[in-house]
Amino acid sequence: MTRKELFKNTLRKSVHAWKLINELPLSDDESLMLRHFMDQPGFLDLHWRMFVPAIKGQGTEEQKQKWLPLANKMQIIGCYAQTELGHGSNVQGLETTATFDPQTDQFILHSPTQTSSKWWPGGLGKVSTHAVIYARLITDGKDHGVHGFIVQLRNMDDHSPLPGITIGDIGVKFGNGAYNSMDNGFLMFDKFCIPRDQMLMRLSKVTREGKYVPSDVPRQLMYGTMVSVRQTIVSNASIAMARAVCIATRYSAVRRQFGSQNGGIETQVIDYKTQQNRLFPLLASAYAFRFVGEWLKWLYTDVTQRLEASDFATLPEAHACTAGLKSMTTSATSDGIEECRKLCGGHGYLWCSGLPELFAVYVPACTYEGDNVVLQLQVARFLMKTVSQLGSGKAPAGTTAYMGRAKHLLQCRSSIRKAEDWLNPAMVLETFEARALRMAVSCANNLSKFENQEQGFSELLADLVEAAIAHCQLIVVSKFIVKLEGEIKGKGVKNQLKNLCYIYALHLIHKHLGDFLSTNSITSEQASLANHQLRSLYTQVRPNAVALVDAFDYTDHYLGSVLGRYDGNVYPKLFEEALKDPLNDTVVPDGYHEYIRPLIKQHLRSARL
Ligand SMILES: CCCCCCCCCCCCCCCCCC(=O)SCCNC(=O)CCNC(=O)[C@H](O)C(C)(C)COP(=O)(O)OP(=O)(O)OC[C@H]1O[C@@H](n2cnc3c(N)ncnc32)[C@H](O)[C@@H]1OP(=O)(O)O
Ligand SMILES: Cc1cc2nc3c(=O)[nH]c(=O)nc-3n(C[C@H](O)[C@H](O)[C@H](O)COP(=O)(O)OP(=O)(O)OC[C@H]3O[C@@H](n4cnc5c(N)ncnc54)[C@H](O)[C@@H]3O)c2cc1C
Repeated sequence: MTRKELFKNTLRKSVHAWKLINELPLSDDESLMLRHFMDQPGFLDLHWRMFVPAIKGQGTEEQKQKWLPLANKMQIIGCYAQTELGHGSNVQGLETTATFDPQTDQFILHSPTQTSSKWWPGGLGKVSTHAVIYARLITDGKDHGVHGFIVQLRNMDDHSPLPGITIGDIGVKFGNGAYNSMDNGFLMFDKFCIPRDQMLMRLSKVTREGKYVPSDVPRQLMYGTMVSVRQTIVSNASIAMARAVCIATRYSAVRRQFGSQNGGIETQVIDYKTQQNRLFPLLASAYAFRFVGEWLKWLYTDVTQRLEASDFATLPEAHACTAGLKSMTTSATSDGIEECRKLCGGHGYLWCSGLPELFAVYVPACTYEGDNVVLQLQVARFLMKTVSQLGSGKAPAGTTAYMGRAKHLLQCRSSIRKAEDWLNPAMVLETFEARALRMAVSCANNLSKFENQEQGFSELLADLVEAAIAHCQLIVVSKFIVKLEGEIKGKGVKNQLKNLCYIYALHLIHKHLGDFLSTNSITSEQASLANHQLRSLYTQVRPNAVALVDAFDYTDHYLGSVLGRYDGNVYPKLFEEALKDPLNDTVVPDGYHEYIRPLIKQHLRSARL
């Protein structure tokens, strides 16, 4: 499809999905499922995941009563317009202004510079009638920082932009189809007025007289919509990783290369230890991200309930966990999808493998909802704060509770003696805790050598990110172990999940061996025992690998991959796909007479000379 056709077809699908949701009707969870099967980014994502939650989280009761019924029936379509051409990561650096005019009781929205143009919001370019806009609030000449506003963008009769608004699509993005179904847009305001009651005023307010009443709750609650979406992105990472792994595992069982004895059958590539060493940790990650996603959903629900009761104690941890896990799981999944493409050899590069499009549509997850490095630095700040409070009498809780055992974890030596010890959950956990804590404490020690803490933080950014990643990996490993301790139906299933859990943990040790050795969390002998155990786990997973991906229950239609077909009938279907290509409509291609023939003729002429 051309971009226009793709965009229009996504509109068709979205509206059809919305119709089904209402007619059947579907629950919230079922609607989410439908979104996965629709399998294309579109305006519904931003309307439901960001516009509606922003009003719910930041609007007053009156604002909710006015806007939510319209949004819930999709009589208005909204998007989330925060990022600008000049600033995305630095939300406090946004430039759009919302200046209160006491004469008219309105805010005047203005884009003072080119870099202040909104740039990127999905659904903004062509579809949305409304947006939650983030702009600097100015009253009486004073800048109160960034706040949210509900703004109508387009005429409800003919969809034209309202006077004072310039709006459009930002252009083609990475990949052929992929994210191009979405109208990520730009927007400029030229002194555009909105009534005062369209500032989202649950947190802070502007009175009729123009007095600014600051929030008596943490201002970061304004970032609540991002926290909520980051949480869902972790579960989505598992879905995308599982999809790529399903394709690569099934194909690795079909594909044979080398190893024929006396003219016999060749070796299935899944039997090569190198293939297993690349593939099985990704299979384990798909399961691990699913479990940590379930736990994160619980954490998010818990913090939401606490916030409703004005208990803000767990907000910093919820922010650190959603930011860090969003970052870690999306980076691992993007890399994992690309690895699966390579695991499928040359055929993985074909569009019909399903992997190129999956990669193209998935990879912006490393950037949207917070650049992954910027988010890990938020985790690092949280860790440095926690380390600095050790010994102050305030016991670390939740995911940093292990830091409360700092004295032990800083000096303990791993008691792994033989390869099987690596199947002991307590020993594995302690190894990850020791590594994470030692990396965090080392950063804190290095930071303390700087007179200026901010300067020290800038200097140590790379180390801080590594420490944050170590902490996030510990969370994933620990939640996998907790899952295994709970009820899992079927002994066989539990054993398989155990194998995957240890593969997940031991491959991280293998991958980040430098961290584990340099922090003395393990010795080089223990590292080689881990490798030995890993090889043995691969052997145990091998006979069940295909069943473990079948368990994701993805249909062939959803996978969209010739290589990942359930029936394994890959080669005939590759031919079928190839023959469908428009280039194969004719035997002699268009352009032959114009370019190829004259070239060949010229060659023949010079040969004759
Ligand atoms: C196979 C395919 C699968 C199909 C899947 C199908 C479904 C897919 C659906 C997906 C839908 C999603 C689509 C998403 C589209 C993208 C939307 C966007 O990008 S929208 C745009 C997204 N844009 C971004 O993400 C922008 C990223 N940037 C930011 O979030 C901020 O600028 C910042 C956090 C980096 C800094 O903020 P700043 O204000 O400078 O703050 P300071 O650093 O000075 O820290 C001060 C204090 O605040 C604290 N704190 C901070 N944040 C939070 C929080 N959230 N909460 C609580 N606390 C927080 C912090 O800890 C510190 O505490 P303390 O030390 O004082 O105790
Ligand atoms: C597909 C897609 C959809 C999007 N949808 C929306 C949407 O609906 N609404 C919306 O408002 N926005 C949206 N965005 C914008 C997105 O949220 C931002 O692009 C994202 O937050 C990153 O910000 P940035 O582009 O400013 O990156 P930058 O901050 O410019 O990042 C560039 C580089 O600088 C590095 N960097 C930046 N700051 C630091 C630092 N402090 N320390 C160390 N390194 C740093 C980053 O790691 C990165 O390598 C979307 C983006 C994409 C790609």
